[in-house]
Amino acid sequence: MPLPKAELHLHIEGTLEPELAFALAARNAVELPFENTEALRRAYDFEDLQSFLDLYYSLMAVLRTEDDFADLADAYLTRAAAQGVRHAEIFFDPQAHISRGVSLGTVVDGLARALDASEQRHGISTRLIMCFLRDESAESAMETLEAAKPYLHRITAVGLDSAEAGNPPSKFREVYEAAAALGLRKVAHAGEEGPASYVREALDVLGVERVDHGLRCLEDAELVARLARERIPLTLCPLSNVRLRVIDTLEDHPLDRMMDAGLMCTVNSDDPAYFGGYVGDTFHAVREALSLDEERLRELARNSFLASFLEDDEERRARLIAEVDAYDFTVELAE
Ligand SMILES: Nc1ncnc2[nH]cnc12
Ligand SMILES: [Zn+2]
Repeated sequence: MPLPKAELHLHIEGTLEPELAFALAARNAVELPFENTEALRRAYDFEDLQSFLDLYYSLMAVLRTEDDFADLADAYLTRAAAQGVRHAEIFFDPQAHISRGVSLGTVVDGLARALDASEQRHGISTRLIMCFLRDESAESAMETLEAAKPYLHRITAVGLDSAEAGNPPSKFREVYEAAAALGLRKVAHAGEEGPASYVREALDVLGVERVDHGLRCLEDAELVARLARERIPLTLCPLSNVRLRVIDTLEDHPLDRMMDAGLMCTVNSDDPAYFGGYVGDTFHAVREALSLDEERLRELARNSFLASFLEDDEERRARLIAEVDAYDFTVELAE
């Protein structure tokens, strides 16, 4: 039995495996610019965040109906359950679908169908986080928030993703104020490719509770001290950082040094279909590359539940943390 964990940084569109992409392409009569799944996999050799985003957005062409989104989410939950995920807070990118003529209702109702069955079917509780594309305008983000009003009962938080450099958090101040006024919680990608000052802006201008990535906070010692003091969770994605060349090799990843500095780190998969592993694979990879001991792994798993939006189910949170505390690593090692 794998170590129980929550996944807090997962783009549902980034779980689109090549086999499912081709199956959905056939179902929807969409032509893909790749001959087969191997040819598509060969394209997963990224230079940087933008080169990944180009492929990520273009493959979304196969996602057209409620069934497509339900199948996508259920495929993710099946894989996640096998890797010990017990709670998942799932990002989606509404603007990337609305701009292709797929309505927000189609996306949310499709995802919700899989998510509503998740606890029963997979033992995974879920939340949905609606992300704004930061390389689109603040007006477009505000229109998206407006369009989401009929679905707010399904959405826990707003997030901010896509091309970071040149698109600072402050661009979305009013949108985040409006989201908070609607009762939504707030997270944002910051400090992945963008500078430490974007992490500060995410905290001070947007008022986020969690920072997605946050890696480049390390360039600002005062910011690191503050993040540690205020126990602001960081949702790190080590395999993503290597694939998008933010970090040279996994052995160079600063996760262990960040934990030493008292930062509240979590480990996540980001876009697992593209980056070579789901969250359990990520735990295994960082354990090997950074020689993390069992206490460190337990801390990462505990943090994932502590940093999650499980406030409306504290009983479940406490139960899951107790499972982490009691986890017997010798069982996993014997598998
Ligand atoms: N790693 C990432 N950074 C920014 N936007 C994303 N959208 C999907 N994955 C992303
Ligand atoms: Zn991300």
